[in-house]
Amino acid sequence: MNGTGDRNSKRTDFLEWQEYFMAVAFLAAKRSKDPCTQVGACIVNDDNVIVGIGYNGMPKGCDDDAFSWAKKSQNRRDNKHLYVCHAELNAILNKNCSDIKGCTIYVALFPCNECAKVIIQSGIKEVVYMSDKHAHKCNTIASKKMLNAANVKYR
Ligand SMILES: O=c1ccn([C@H]2C[C@H](O)[C@@H](COP(=O)(O)O)O2)c(=O)[nH]1
Ligand SMILES: [Zn+2]
Repeated sequence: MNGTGDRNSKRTDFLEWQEYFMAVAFLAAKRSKDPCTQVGACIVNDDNVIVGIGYNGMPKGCDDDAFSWAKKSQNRRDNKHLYVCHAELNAILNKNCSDIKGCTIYVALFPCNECAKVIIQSGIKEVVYMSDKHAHKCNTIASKKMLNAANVKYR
């Protein structure tokens, strides 16, 4: 609706682009099987076209019923962090165009250092994030150090 009930004029309560892309990232996160942290990512080009979507999950062929989702298992080889592909990596690998240089990535959670490397190498120029709850951790500090050096903006 347009907020006034007037059906002859444009709706005014539509989603703005940024809200829309972040909502797509959050929708993608709902596909994640991770019991603790679900992350989604949405890559957008200069024409406001979505060119890649991803969420955190086990690599292809790695049965997500067979691989452990534990964070602190007795057996350290069962730690999910050894196996899970991060949302940003999947979104970049899932791109539906040849080149994502200059694109923006919308993410639910500030990208870790490993994702920052892939973001930088892919040519993405901006990161829009919702949560920075791990800001104090070394991997987030390293991530920001690399993004700053590579002139990738984040907000
Ligand atoms: O940049 C990131 C960082 C983390 N993830 C994923 C990887 C894991 O599935 C979870 C983190 O698990 P915790 O239970 O919070 O340790 O989030 C990601 O996709 N992108
Ligand atoms: Zn990551």
